[in-house]
Amino acid sequence: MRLAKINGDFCLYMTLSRICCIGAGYVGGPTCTIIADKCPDVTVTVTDLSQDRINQWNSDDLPIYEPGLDEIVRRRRNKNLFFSTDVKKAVIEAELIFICVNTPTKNYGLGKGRAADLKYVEAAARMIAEVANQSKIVVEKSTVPVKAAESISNILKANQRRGVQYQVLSNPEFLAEGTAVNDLLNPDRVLIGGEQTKEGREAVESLCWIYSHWVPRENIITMNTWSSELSKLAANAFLAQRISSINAMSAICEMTGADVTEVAHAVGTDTRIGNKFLKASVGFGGSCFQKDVLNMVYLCECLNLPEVAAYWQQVININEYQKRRFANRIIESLFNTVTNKKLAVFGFSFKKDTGDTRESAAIYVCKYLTDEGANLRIYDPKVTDKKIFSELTNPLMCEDPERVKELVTTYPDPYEAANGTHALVICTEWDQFTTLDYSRIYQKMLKPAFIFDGRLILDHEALMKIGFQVVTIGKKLQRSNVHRSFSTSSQS
Ligand SMILES: NC(=O)C1=CN([C@@H]2O[C@H](COP(=O)(O)OP(=O)(O)OC[C@H]3O[C@@H](n4cnc5c(N)ncnc54)[C@H](O)[C@@H]3O)[C@@H](O)[C@H]2O)C=CC1
Ligand SMILES: O=C(O)[C@H]1O[C@H](OP(=O)(O)OP(=O)(O)OC[C@H]2O[C@@H](n3ccc(=O)[nH]c3=O)[C@H](O)[C@@H]2O)[C@H](O)[C@@H](O)[C@@H]1O
Repeated sequence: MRLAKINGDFCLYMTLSRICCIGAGYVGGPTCTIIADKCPDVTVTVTDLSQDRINQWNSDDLPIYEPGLDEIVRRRRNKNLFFSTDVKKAVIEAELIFICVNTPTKNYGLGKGRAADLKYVEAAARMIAEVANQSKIVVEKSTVPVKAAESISNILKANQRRGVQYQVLSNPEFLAEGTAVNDLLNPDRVLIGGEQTKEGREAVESLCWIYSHWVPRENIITMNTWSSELSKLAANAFLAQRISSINAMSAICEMTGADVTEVAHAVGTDTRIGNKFLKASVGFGGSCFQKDVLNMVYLCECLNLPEVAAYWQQVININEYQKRRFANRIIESLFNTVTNKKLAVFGFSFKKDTGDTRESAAIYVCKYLTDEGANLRIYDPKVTDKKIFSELTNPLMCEDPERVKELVTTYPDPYEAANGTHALVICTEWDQFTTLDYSRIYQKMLKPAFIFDGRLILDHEALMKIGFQVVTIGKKLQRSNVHRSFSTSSQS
C-alpha cells in the first residue's frame, strides 16, 4: 500500500501486480498492450471468448490493423502480456479487471435501434461475481449509458462471496482507430470516475497509479462515476455533431458556389471553435459515433427530455442524409442511371489506417448503388473480401444477398478495379489514393470518365486536366456534370 494526497486528504492505495481485461477487441487489445509496455512489473492478461481472436493475438497476424501495434505486442507478449481464452482463471488471479466488451446498439426489444445492449457487460459482471475469491477493482472501460457502473456494482454485490469486496470505476476510452497507439501513449486526458467514499478514492488512486507510469498526473481527471460515464457519451456526441455540422454546410456549398474546405478553414481558425473534426465527408462511420449518439437520444427519452433527444437525433439524421446525398449525386451525374454500369469503389473501411468496416459510409453508398443495379468493383488495402461481402449481405442491410454477390466483385489492385469502369468512387481517405497514377487509370476507363471524391482528398484541378469529370463534396458541380437539378431530386 502507498499513501497519496487527493483533494487535500491523504488516502492509501494499492499498487497492482496483476490485471486482466475481458474483451480482446479494438479497445482491450491495444489499451492493455500499452499498459504492459509501460508497466513492466505488472502482468497483463487479455481475454476473450473467441478462440480465433485470441489465436490471432498470439500470432504474427493480429486481429486488428493498427499502425505501430505489432511491434509493441511482439516486445511484451509472453513476458508480461498474455492473451488467453481462460477468462475465469485470469479474473481469479487479477487485482483489477477491465471490462472492454462490445456494447452495440440493441437490435431487439425495448430501446431497439437506440439503446446500448448491455448483455455482454452484464455477463462479464456475473462471471466475475461467480469466480472471484478475493476483492477486486472492476473498471468499466466499455462505453455505457449513465448509471451502468451502478448496475455492475449491484450485480457484483448481490452475488459477492464472504470477505470479497468490489469497487467499480468508470474509465472510458478515447482512442480513435488508426491512431490508437499514439492516442494511448499521449492521451489528451485519462478520465476516471469512482465512488466518493474512502474505498472509492483508494480504488481511483490505484488506477491512477497504472496510468501515471506514462501520463502526467495533471492529465488524469477524476470525478464521480456518473459524470465520467456521461462525459464519454458527450465527447462522442460533440465530435459527431461537428462532422454533421460541416456536412450540413457542404450541402449549402454545393448549391451556392461556396467551397466547404474554405468555409471549414475560415471557421476553424477561430480559436474558440478550433480546426479539428471539420472535414466534410461522405458521412461518419465507425462502431461508436452512431451507437453513442443513439444511446444519448434514448437516455434523453427515458429521462423525459424529448427536445434534447430530438437535438441529438438530428446529428444522426444529417449523417444519413449525407450518405444518401452522395449516392444520389453519383446516380444523377451518371445520366440518372447506374444500372449495369461499372463503378470502382476505392476504400471500404470507415476511415483510413484501419481494417474496421463497422458502420462504414461505404456500406451505405454501395447498398444504394447496388439497389440501382450498379456493378461494383471494390478495392480496399486492408479490408478482406469476406468482410466486404458479410457487410453487404448483412440481413439488416440487404434483402437479396445473391443479387449483391452477382453485382459486387473485390479486387486486390486499384488499377485492375478501375479498368473498364464508368466511374471511380472514393469512400475512404487512404493516403495511397492520392498518389495513384490517374492518367493511367483514365486511359483504361470508359468515357466520359467520372471521379466522385467522397473524402476531398484528390487534386481536382489535375484530374480535370487529365480529362476526368470530377464531382466532390461541398463544391458546386461543374456545369457539364449537372444533368438534373440536385435540389429537386435529393428531396425525393
Ligand atoms: N473501437 C473503438 O475505437 C472504441 C470503442 N470503445 C468502446 O469500447 C467497447 C469495446 O469496443 P471494441 O473493442 O471496438 O469492441 P470489439 O467488438 O472489437 O471487442 C469486444 C470483444 O469482447 C469480447 N467479449 C464479449 N463478451 C465477452 C465475455 N463475456 N468474455 C470475454 N470476452 C467477451 C468479444 O468476443 C469481442 O472480441 C465498446 O463499448 C465501445 O463502444 C471506446 C473507445 C474506442
Ligand atoms: O468511442 C469511440 O469509439 C471513439 O470514436 C471516435 O474514434 P473513431 O470512430 O475510431 O474515429 P474518428 O477519427 O473519430 O472518425 C470517425 C468517423 O468520422 C469521420 N470523420 C472524422 C473527422 C472529420 O473531420 N470528418 C469525418 O468525416 C471519419 O472518417 C470516420 O468515419 C473518437 O474520435 C474517439 O475519441 C472515440 O474514442
